[in-house]
Amino acid sequence: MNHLTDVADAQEYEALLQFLYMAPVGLVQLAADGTILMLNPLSAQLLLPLCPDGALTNLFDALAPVAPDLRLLCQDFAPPHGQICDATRLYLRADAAGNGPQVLSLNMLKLDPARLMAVLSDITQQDLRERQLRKTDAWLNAIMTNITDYALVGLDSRGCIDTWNDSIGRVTGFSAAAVKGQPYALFYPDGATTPAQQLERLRDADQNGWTLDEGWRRRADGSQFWGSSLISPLPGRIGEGGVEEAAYCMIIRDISDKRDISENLRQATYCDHLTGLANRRAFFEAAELELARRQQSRRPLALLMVDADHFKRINDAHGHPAGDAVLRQLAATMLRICREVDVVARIGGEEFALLLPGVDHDAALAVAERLRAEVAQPPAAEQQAIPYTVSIGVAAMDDSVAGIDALIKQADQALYAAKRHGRNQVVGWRDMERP
Ligand SMILES: Nc1nc2c(ncn2[C@@H]2O[C@H](COP(=O)(O)OP(=O)(O)OP(=O)(O)O)[C@@H](O)[C@H]2O)c(=O)[nH]1
Repeated sequence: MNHLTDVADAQEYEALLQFLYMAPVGLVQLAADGTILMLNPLSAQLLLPLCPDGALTNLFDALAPVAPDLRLLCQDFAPPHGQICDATRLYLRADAAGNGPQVLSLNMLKLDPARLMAVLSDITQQDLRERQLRKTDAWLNAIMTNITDYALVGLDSRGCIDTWNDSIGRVTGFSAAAVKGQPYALFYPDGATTPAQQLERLRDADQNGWTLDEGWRRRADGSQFWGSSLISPLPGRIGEGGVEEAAYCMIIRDISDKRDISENLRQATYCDHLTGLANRRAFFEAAELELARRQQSRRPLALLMVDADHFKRINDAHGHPAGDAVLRQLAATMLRICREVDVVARIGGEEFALLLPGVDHDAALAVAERLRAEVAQPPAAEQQAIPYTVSIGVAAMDDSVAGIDALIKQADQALYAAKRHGRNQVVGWRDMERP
């Protein structure tokens, strides 16, 4: 019987040794005075930097340089057993090359009045990450409290503002109560962006890691500044019902200065000098961008080609400068009728193109008709000396249209039909008679 008990004890002891050997933490069993009774290989490895001569007989002595109070702490621990300390950090001296463990976590347990157990783990990397995070936090805090031209905005998965900080107040003048829960379009002038575009930008940020746009931004008092808005996704977080929700960080920057410098260059590259509208190049770049967006969202897109009627006669009758004034006035009328998101461009002498995102063929016909009517019979405030009319061709993007050139061709055909049928009218490519 005794023999059997001995065998069981031996097996249990063997299992304990196995466990000590395999344990992913350093385990040291010691007497109440610190004498080491048993330790596993990992603890020997972790404690090595503290015992350059390799002598490891007393844990309190070994840890004295980094935990001078440990001996006292253990001696003063009155209960017969229990936890003496939990996750105490021990900062070891790293060797010159910075190799080996540099930060240990120590848990000290009292097993009984005569025996203690130390549990050691190498938390060098964790400590490093925590210090980096604290540093980043300090940087961010410094940035957020000192910058005057950046607003840092937290957005939820729908693009609504869910955090407010001082920088938002400083840059935009909005209070927390005014912004929380509002779509981020709050910072854009009325009509400068649509809900569909806002969602598209979030998807863009999801796919590409970030998305950036420049344009007019709005302050709480209604004044505007030229700003850039960068949106980038934040790591997922758990929302209601345990569902992972997307969230975004938006950085609005007041770049009025930068705009002043680059505006001349931009004007020269993208603006039509006579009317101030987008030029041909700007139109094609914007159109390609809109087509790429449409590929993702399948939202409608319409094009109006607008041409002044018998414009040569105006030039001939009133002179070239008067003709120029008519073109400028036509540009102003188009801008008045269009939304901020529309692209209004002069793509030829007296030929203009209007790209209307989110607008289908029927709605585009209505916009075109309104423009035609306002040119033919301007409101009293817009009356001008030389009466004139325009013809307009309308086309809308669908899956049968190969690209922007094909769309322009359709709108052009509709425009020529309008000219053929007597001018001062609107023709939609979808409705026109084709051979
Ligand atoms: N004043 C002015 N005229 C321009 C400008 N660019 C082109 N034109 C004139 O626009 C006129 C266009 O004439 P046409 O292409 O024959 O067309 P139209 O007289 O408008 O006749 P329809 O388009 O058939 O109704 C020409 O006389 C050009 O000189 C410009 O920047 N300023």
